[in-house]
This record gives sequence, C-alpha cells and structure tokens, in this order.
Amino acid sequence: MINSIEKEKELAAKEAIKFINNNQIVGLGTGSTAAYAIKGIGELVKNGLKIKAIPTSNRTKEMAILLNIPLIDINTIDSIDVSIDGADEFDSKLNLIKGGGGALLREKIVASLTKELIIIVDSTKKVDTLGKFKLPIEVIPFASNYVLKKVQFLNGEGKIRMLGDTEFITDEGNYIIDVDFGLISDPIYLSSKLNEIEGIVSHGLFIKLARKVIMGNNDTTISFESK
Ligand SMILES: O=C[C@H](O)[C@H](O)[C@H](O)COP(=O)(O)O
Repeated sequence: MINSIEKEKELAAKEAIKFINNNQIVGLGTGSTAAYAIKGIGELVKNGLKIKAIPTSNRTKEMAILLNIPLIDINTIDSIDVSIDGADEFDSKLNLIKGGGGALLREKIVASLTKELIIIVDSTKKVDTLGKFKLPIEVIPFASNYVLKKVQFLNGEGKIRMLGDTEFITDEGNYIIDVDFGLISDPIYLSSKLNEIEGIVSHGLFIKLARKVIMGNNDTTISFESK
C-alpha cells in the first residue's frame, strides 16, 4: 500500500514537470509529493533547463539549493509562470485543503502569484466534500487562544499543533491551529469568514487557485482541469 501511494506521487510529479518550459519562473511546493517534483526539476536543470525558482518553505529551499536549482527573490517578480505543489485534499471544483506540513502561508502567496498552479496528489487525496482532513490555520502566537474561541462560533474544534512538548512553529514564526469543522459544505463561505478573524494570517482552504490537479492512480495519472 505504502509503496503504491509513493508510486502515485512520483507519477503525478513526473507528469507535472512536463509543463515547465525554459526561462520560466517556477514555484516549488512543499511536502512529500512536491519533493518528487523538485527532484525531477533538479534533473531537468542538470540537463540544461533554464528556470528561476521560488521555494514555498525553508525545507524546499534547502532541497533546491542541494539540487542546484537557481532561485529568485519573490519580492523582485510580478508573477510566477507555473507552480507545482501538493495538497491534503481536493474536491471536484479543485478547491483544496493544504497545510498538513505547515507551509500554507508561503504556499498560498506563491499560488496567488501563479498563472498556472498544478497540484500533484496520490489517489487518497480526492474527496467529495472537503473537511475530513482538519483545516490548518496559521495564527500569530499572541492570538492563538482568541482564534480557538472564534472558530468555535463557526462550529470548529481546534487544537494548536504540537511538535513533541512544544508548539510547532512555522517558517514565518507562527503557530498552526488544526481545526475540525466536520465536512465543509461551503468552502467559499468558510474561507471568507476565516479571513475576517483578526490574528489568522492564512488558512489551508485554497479556493479557485488550482488550474489543474494531476492525481496518480495505480500505474497511471488522471488530470482534472478547472472549468
Ligand atoms: O504544508 C504542506 C503542504 O500544503 C503540502 O503540500 C500538503 O500537506 C501535502 O503534503 P504531502 O504531499 O506530503 O501529502
């Protein structure tokens, strides 16, 4: 089982990197599936592909440096041509839950700047309705208790993510609250309500950002395109 899931991730990644062209600015996602794409991009660069990349986390940055993938400062560009990233869940409208690895804030900024966001997943990530995966919400530490209380009014039961005995700290120095909202029948509404809460820096609902989801499915891949 484990191996077939890894195979699906790798197949999806291999398919996605075919959409990268010379001289593009490329967003590099975070997580175990995105790592396959980064490895593949490293190979392409070794073989002469000319790109400049923007990593979505410190982990991804380290990996890109090890693979000699040239990087560019996000604050010097106006848009990103293509980004390849993973997801924790996706639905038929290509709305996503992201942030299982805690990188959602930079990922969402990169996704928002991207012309073509390609999401790569294994077949366990496809759902009819988002919400089985607890929604990661990035909060400034000062507001964590306030946000925990506020999400209760939206029927969310949250817990601060821990790493052993201490709070998990994101690349931007924040906490993550993982919130169980039950099944999310209206992700657009929930997203807008969460955007109104002071202290939330970002949340893992990615609405209408993905252009394409490439899902590994046994020995092949299936592509879902946004309408
Ligand atoms: O914060 C992490 C990211 O949103 C990941 O892309 C997401 O959690 C999926 O990760 P994986 O490919 O390891 O399942």
